[in-house]
Amino acid sequence: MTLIIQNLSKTYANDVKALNNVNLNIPNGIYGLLGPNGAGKSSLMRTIATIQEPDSGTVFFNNIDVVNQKDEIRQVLGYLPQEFGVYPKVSAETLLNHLALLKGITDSKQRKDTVAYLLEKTNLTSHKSKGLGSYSIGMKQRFGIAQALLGNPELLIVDEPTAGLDLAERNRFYNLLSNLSEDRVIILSTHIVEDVKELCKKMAIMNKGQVVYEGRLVDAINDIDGFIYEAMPKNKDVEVEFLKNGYNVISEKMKMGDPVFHIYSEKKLEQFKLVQADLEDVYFKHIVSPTQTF
Ligand SMILES: Nc1ncnc2c1ncn2[C@@H]1O[C@H](COP(=O)(O)OP(=O)(O)OP(=O)(O)O)[C@@H](O)[C@H]1O
Repeated sequence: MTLIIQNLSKTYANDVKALNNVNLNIPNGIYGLLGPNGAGKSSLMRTIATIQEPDSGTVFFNNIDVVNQKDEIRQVLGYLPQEFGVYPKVSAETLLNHLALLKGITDSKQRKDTVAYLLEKTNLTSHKSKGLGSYSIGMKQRFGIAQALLGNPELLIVDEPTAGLDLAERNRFYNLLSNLSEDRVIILSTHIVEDVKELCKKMAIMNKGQVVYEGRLVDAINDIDGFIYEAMPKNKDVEVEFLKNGYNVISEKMKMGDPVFHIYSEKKLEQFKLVQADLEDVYFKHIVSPTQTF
Protein backbone atom coordinates (compact mmCIF):
# COMPACT_ATOMS: atom_id res chain seq x y z
CA MET A 1 0.00 0.00 0.00
CA THR A 2 1.32 3.41 -0.95
CA LEU A 3 0.01 6.93 -1.00
CA ILE A 4 1.58 9.00 -3.76
CA ILE A 5 1.16 12.77 -3.77
CA GLN A 6 2.39 14.69 -6.79
CA ASN A 7 2.64 18.43 -7.43
CA LEU A 8 -0.16 19.23 -5.00
CA SER A 9 -0.99 22.93 -4.61
CA LYS A 10 -3.71 24.91 -2.90
CA THR A 11 -4.18 28.65 -2.52
CA TYR A 12 -7.08 29.89 -0.39
CA ALA A 13 -9.35 32.80 -1.33
CA ASN A 14 -7.28 35.07 0.95
CA ASP A 15 -4.21 34.35 -1.26
CA VAL A 16 -2.51 32.15 1.35
CA LYS A 17 -0.61 29.41 -0.48
CA ALA A 18 -1.21 26.57 1.99
CA LEU A 19 0.24 23.85 -0.29
CA ASN A 20 3.00 24.71 -2.70
CA ASN A 21 3.89 21.85 -5.04
CA VAL A 22 3.89 19.06 -2.46
CA ASN A 23 5.36 15.69 -3.49
CA LEU A 24 5.37 12.70 -1.14
CA ASN A 25 5.61 8.96 -1.36
CA ILE A 26 4.11 7.40 1.76
CA PRO A 27 4.51 3.66 2.46
CA ASN A 28 2.87 1.29 5.00
CA GLY A 29 3.31 2.09 8.68
CA ILE A 30 3.14 5.34 10.61
CA TYR A 31 4.41 8.29 8.61
CA GLY A 32 5.09 11.53 10.45
CA LEU A 33 4.14 14.87 8.99
CA LEU A 34 5.88 17.43 11.12
CA GLY A 35 5.67 21.21 10.88
CA PRO A 36 4.99 24.42 12.78
CA ASN A 37 1.55 26.05 13.01
CA GLY A 38 0.41 27.19 9.61
CA ALA A 39 2.79 24.90 7.69
CA GLY A 40 -0.05 23.40 5.65
CA LYS A 41 -0.40 20.03 7.40
CA SER A 42 -4.15 20.23 7.98
CA SER A 43 -4.70 21.48 4.44
CA LEU A 44 -2.86 18.42 3.18
CA MET A 45 -4.75 16.08 5.55
CA ARG A 46 -8.11 17.53 4.51
CA THR A 47 -7.21 17.12 0.84
CA ILE A 48 -6.27 13.46 1.31
CA ALA A 49 -9.44 12.95 3.36
CA THR A 50 -11.49 14.39 0.44
CA ILE A 51 -12.80 17.27 2.57
CA GLN A 52 -11.35 19.85 0.21
CA GLU A 53 -10.11 20.01 -3.39
CA PRO A 54 -6.58 20.95 -4.42
CA ASP A 55 -6.06 23.55 -7.16
CA SER A 56 -3.69 21.21 -8.96
CA GLY A 57 -1.79 17.96 -8.51
CA THR A 58 -2.73 14.36 -7.86
CA VAL A 59 -3.11 12.00 -4.91
CA PHE A 60 -3.22 8.25 -5.51
CA PHE A 61 -3.78 5.56 -2.90
CA ASN A 62 -2.79 2.34 -4.64
CA ASN A 63 -4.91 2.66 -7.79
CA ILE A 64 -7.51 5.01 -6.37
CA ASP A 65 -7.46 8.59 -7.63
CA VAL A 66 -8.26 10.37 -4.35
CA VAL A 67 -9.33 13.67 -5.93
CA ASN A 68 -11.66 12.14 -8.52
CA GLN A 69 -12.78 8.89 -6.88
CA LYS A 70 -14.08 10.18 -3.57
CA ASP A 71 -16.57 7.35 -2.96
CA GLU A 72 -13.90 4.72 -3.56
CA ILE A 73 -11.33 6.30 -1.26
CA ARG A 74 -13.91 6.90 1.49
CA GLN A 75 -14.50 3.14 1.61
CA VAL A 76 -10.93 2.59 2.77
CA LEU A 77 -10.32 5.81 4.67
CA GLY A 78 -10.40 6.65 8.38
CA TYR A 79 -9.96 10.26 9.46
CA LEU A 80 -9.51 11.93 12.83
CA PRO A 81 -9.69 15.68 12.14
CA GLN A 82 -7.89 18.30 14.23
CA GLU A 83 -11.17 19.61 15.62
CA PHE A 84 -13.23 16.56 16.44
CA GLY A 85 -16.66 17.56 17.73
CA VAL A 86 -18.92 15.18 19.66
CA TYR A 87 -22.50 15.37 20.87
CA PRO A 88 -21.92 15.87 24.62
CA LYS A 89 -25.02 14.09 25.87
CA VAL A 90 -24.75 11.07 23.60
CA SER A 91 -22.82 8.05 24.90
CA ALA A 92 -19.74 6.70 23.13
CA GLU A 93 -21.52 3.45 22.37
CA THR A 94 -24.58 5.14 20.87
CA LEU A 95 -22.59 7.56 18.72
CA LEU A 96 -20.21 4.88 17.51
CA ASN A 97 -23.16 2.68 16.61
CA HIS A 98 -24.73 5.55 14.67
CA LEU A 99 -21.46 6.33 12.85
CA ALA A 100 -21.06 2.63 12.03
CA LEU A 101 -24.48 2.68 10.39
CA LEU A 102 -23.48 5.75 8.35
CA LYS A 103 -20.29 3.94 7.35
CA GLY A 104 -22.47 1.23 5.82
CA ILE A 105 -22.35 -1.48 8.49
CA THR A 106 -26.05 -2.32 8.19
CA ASP A 107 -26.07 -5.79 9.79
CA SER A 108 -26.98 -5.11 13.43
CA LYS A 109 -25.03 -8.06 14.90
CA GLN A 110 -21.93 -7.11 12.92
CA ARG A 111 -22.38 -3.48 14.00
CA LYS A 112 -22.73 -4.42 17.67
CA ASP A 113 -19.60 -6.59 17.50
CA THR A 114 -17.63 -3.88 15.68
CA VAL A 115 -18.61 -1.21 18.21
CA ALA A 116 -17.71 -3.49 21.14
CA TYR A 117 -14.38 -4.38 19.50
CA LEU A 118 -13.43 -0.75 18.85
CA LEU A 119 -14.40 0.39 22.33
CA GLU A 120 -12.26 -2.40 23.74
CA LYS A 121 -9.36 -1.58 21.42
CA THR A 122 -9.39 2.06 22.50
CA ASN A 123 -9.78 1.19 26.18
CA LEU A 124 -13.19 2.81 26.49
CA THR A 125 -15.40 -0.19 27.29
CA SER A 126 -15.85 0.77 30.92
CA HIS A 127 -16.87 4.32 29.87
CA LYS A 128 -19.07 3.35 26.94
CA SER A 129 -22.37 4.48 28.52
CA LYS A 130 -21.15 7.90 29.65
CA GLY A 131 -22.01 11.06 27.72
CA LEU A 132 -19.07 12.14 25.54
CA GLY A 133 -19.22 15.58 27.14
CA SER A 134 -17.88 14.05 30.34
CA TYR A 135 -14.83 12.55 28.59
CA SER A 136 -11.31 13.91 29.18
CA ILE A 137 -9.37 15.20 26.13
CA GLY A 138 -7.46 11.91 25.99
CA MET A 139 -10.62 9.82 26.09
CA LYS A 140 -12.16 11.98 23.36
CA GLN A 141 -9.11 11.45 21.18
CA ARG A 142 -9.32 7.69 21.74
CA PHE A 143 -12.98 7.83 20.80
CA GLY A 144 -11.88 9.79 17.71
CA ILE A 145 -9.60 6.90 16.78
CA ALA A 146 -12.40 4.39 17.41
CA GLN A 147 -14.67 6.19 14.91
CA ALA A 148 -11.81 6.55 12.43
CA LEU A 149 -11.28 2.77 12.57
CA LEU A 150 -14.83 1.92 11.55
CA GLY A 151 -14.65 -0.24 8.43
CA ASN A 152 -11.03 -1.21 9.22
CA PRO A 153 -9.47 1.46 6.93
CA GLU A 154 -6.32 0.85 4.92
CA LEU A 155 -5.54 4.55 5.07
CA LEU A 156 -5.77 6.27 8.45
CA ILE A 157 -5.24 10.01 8.82
CA VAL A 158 -4.79 11.54 12.25
CA ASP A 159 -4.38 15.30 12.45
CA GLU A 160 -2.61 16.67 15.55
CA PRO A 161 -4.02 13.93 17.81
CA THR A 162 -1.75 14.46 20.82
CA ALA A 163 -2.16 18.22 21.32
CA GLY A 164 -3.41 18.84 24.85
CA LEU A 165 -2.83 15.27 26.11
CA ASP A 166 -1.00 14.72 29.37
CA LEU A 167 2.02 12.42 29.38
CA ALA A 168 0.13 9.27 30.40
CA GLU A 169 -2.60 9.81 27.79
CA ARG A 170 -0.01 10.60 25.15
CA ASN A 171 1.79 7.32 25.87
CA ARG A 172 -1.51 5.46 25.75
CA PHE A 173 -2.21 7.08 22.39
CA TYR A 174 1.26 6.13 21.07
CA ASN A 175 0.65 2.49 22.04
CA LEU A 176 -2.74 2.52 20.40
CA LEU A 177 -1.42 3.95 17.13
CA SER A 178 1.58 1.66 16.99
CA ASN A 179 -0.69 -1.37 17.48
CA LEU A 180 -2.68 -0.26 14.45
CA SER A 181 0.23 0.27 12.12
CA GLU A 182 0.51 -3.13 10.49
CA ASP A 183 -0.88 -3.46 6.99
CA ARG A 184 -2.10 0.08 6.62
CA VAL A 185 -0.83 3.57 5.91
CA ILE A 186 -1.14 5.90 8.89
CA ILE A 187 -0.36 9.58 8.45
CA LEU A 188 0.29 11.36 11.71
CA SER A 189 0.27 15.13 11.40
CA THR A 190 1.82 16.92 14.37
CA HIS A 191 3.89 19.87 15.52
CA ILE A 192 5.27 17.77 18.39
CA VAL A 193 8.71 16.37 17.56
CA GLU A 194 8.34 13.71 20.27
CA ASP A 195 5.32 12.16 18.48
CA VAL A 196 7.39 11.48 15.38
CA LYS A 197 10.43 10.35 17.36
CA GLU A 198 8.35 7.77 19.23
CA LEU A 199 6.28 6.39 16.38
CA CYS A 200 7.73 6.89 12.92
CA LYS A 201 10.52 5.48 10.79
CA LYS A 202 9.80 7.88 7.94
CA MET A 203 8.64 11.47 7.93
CA ALA A 204 8.30 14.71 6.08
CA ILE A 205 8.82 18.18 7.50
CA MET A 206 6.59 20.92 6.09
CA ASN A 207 7.02 24.66 6.35
CA LYS A 208 5.11 27.44 4.60
CA GLY A 209 3.26 25.03 2.34
CA GLN A 210 6.37 23.21 1.17
CA VAL A 211 8.03 19.91 2.03
CA VAL A 212 11.47 20.88 3.34
CA TYR A 213 12.59 17.36 4.28
CA GLU A 214 11.43 13.89 3.32
CA GLY A 215 13.00 10.62 4.34
CA ARG A 216 13.95 8.25 7.14
CA LEU A 217 14.45 9.66 10.63
CA VAL A 218 17.73 7.87 11.04
CA ASP A 219 19.10 9.44 7.82
CA ALA A 220 17.82 12.87 8.79
CA ILE A 221 19.73 12.66 12.08
CA ASN A 222 22.87 11.16 10.53
CA ASP A 223 22.92 13.93 7.89
CA ILE A 224 23.46 16.63 10.51
CA ASP A 225 25.31 14.67 13.17
CA GLY A 226 28.76 16.15 13.69
CA PHE A 227 27.54 19.66 12.84
CA ILE A 228 25.52 20.54 15.94
CA TYR A 229 27.19 22.63 18.65
CA GLU A 230 25.81 23.68 22.01
CA ALA A 231 26.42 27.11 23.52
CA MET A 232 25.38 28.16 27.00
CA PRO A 233 25.94 31.91 27.25
CA LYS A 234 26.87 33.16 30.72
CA ASN A 235 26.61 36.89 30.17
CA LYS A 236 23.21 36.78 28.54
CA ASP A 237 22.81 40.14 26.78
CA VAL A 238 26.27 40.43 25.26
CA GLU A 239 26.85 36.80 24.36
CA VAL A 240 23.39 36.16 22.99
CA GLU A 241 23.72 39.03 20.52
CA PHE A 242 27.18 37.80 19.58
CA LEU A 243 25.94 34.25 19.00
CA LYS A 244 22.92 35.25 16.98
CA ASN A 245 24.89 37.60 14.76
CA GLY A 246 27.90 35.38 14.24
CA TYR A 247 26.55 31.85 13.95
CA ASN A 248 23.74 29.82 12.41
CA VAL A 249 21.68 29.46 15.60
CA ILE A 250 18.93 26.94 14.87
CA SER A 251 17.31 26.74 18.30
CA GLU A 252 17.20 28.49 21.58
CA LYS A 253 15.67 26.91 24.66
CA MET A 254 15.95 26.66 28.41
CA LYS A 255 17.66 23.79 30.22
CA MET A 256 17.24 23.75 34.00
CA GLY A 257 16.65 27.49 34.00
CA ASP A 258 19.58 28.41 31.74
CA PRO A 259 19.44 29.35 28.05
CA VAL A 260 20.94 26.83 25.64
CA PHE A 261 21.61 27.52 21.97
CA HIS A 262 22.13 24.96 19.25
CA ILE A 263 24.29 26.05 16.35
CA TYR A 264 24.57 24.30 12.99
CA SER A 265 28.03 24.53 11.50
CA GLU A 266 29.80 22.36 8.94
CA LYS A 267 33.03 24.08 9.97
CA LYS A 268 34.61 22.91 13.24
CA LEU A 269 33.86 25.30 16.12
CA GLU A 270 36.47 24.74 18.84
CA GLN A 271 34.87 27.21 21.24
CA PHE A 272 31.57 25.28 21.53
CA LYS A 273 30.65 21.79 22.62
CA LEU A 274 29.88 19.33 19.83
CA VAL A 275 26.70 17.45 20.76
CA GLN A 276 24.87 14.43 19.38
CA ALA A 277 22.23 15.61 16.89
CA ASP A 278 18.64 14.65 17.58
CA LEU A 279 15.30 15.00 15.81
CA GLU A 280 14.65 18.40 17.33
CA ASP A 281 17.86 19.64 15.68
CA VAL A 282 16.71 18.14 12.37
CA TYR A 283 13.38 19.92 12.73
CA PHE A 284 14.85 23.33 13.55
CA LYS A 285 17.63 22.99 10.99
CA HIS A 286 15.08 22.49 8.21
CA ILE A 287 12.66 25.12 9.49
CA VAL A 288 15.24 27.82 10.26
CA SER A 289 17.78 27.31 7.48
CA PRO A 290 16.38 25.04 4.81
CA THR A 291 18.82 23.96 2.13
CA GLN A 292 16.36 22.46 -0.33
CA THR A 293 12.72 21.74 -0.93
CA PHE A 294 11.34 18.41 -2.11
N1 LIG B 1 -10.03 27.79 5.00
C1 LIG B 1 -8.99 28.61 4.99
N2 LIG B 1 -9.06 29.83 4.41
C2 LIG B 1 -8.00 30.65 4.37
N3 LIG B 1 -6.78 30.36 4.87
C3 LIG B 1 -6.64 29.16 5.46
C4 LIG B 1 -7.72 28.22 5.54
N4 LIG B 1 -7.28 27.11 6.19
C5 LIG B 1 -5.99 27.34 6.48
N5 LIG B 1 -5.60 28.55 6.05
C6 LIG B 1 -4.24 29.13 6.12
O1 LIG B 1 -3.40 28.26 5.39
C7 LIG B 1 -2.14 28.10 6.05
C8 LIG B 1 -1.93 26.62 6.36
O2 LIG B 1 -2.88 26.24 7.35
P1 LIG B 1 -3.03 24.74 7.88
O3 LIG B 1 -4.13 24.74 8.89
O4 LIG B 1 -3.12 23.84 6.73
O5 LIG B 1 -1.63 24.54 8.61
P2 LIG B 1 -1.20 23.54 9.78
O6 LIG B 1 0.19 23.13 9.46
O7 LIG B 1 -2.22 22.48 9.93
O8 LIG B 1 -1.20 24.48 11.04
P3 LIG B 1 -1.93 24.31 12.45
O9 LIG B 1 -1.08 23.36 13.21
O10 LIG B 1 -1.89 25.70 13.01
O11 LIG B 1 -3.32 23.84 12.15
C9 LIG B 1 -2.20 28.98 7.28
O12 LIG B 1 -1.61 30.23 6.93
C10 LIG B 1 -3.69 29.16 7.54
O13 LIG B 1 -3.95 30.38 8.18
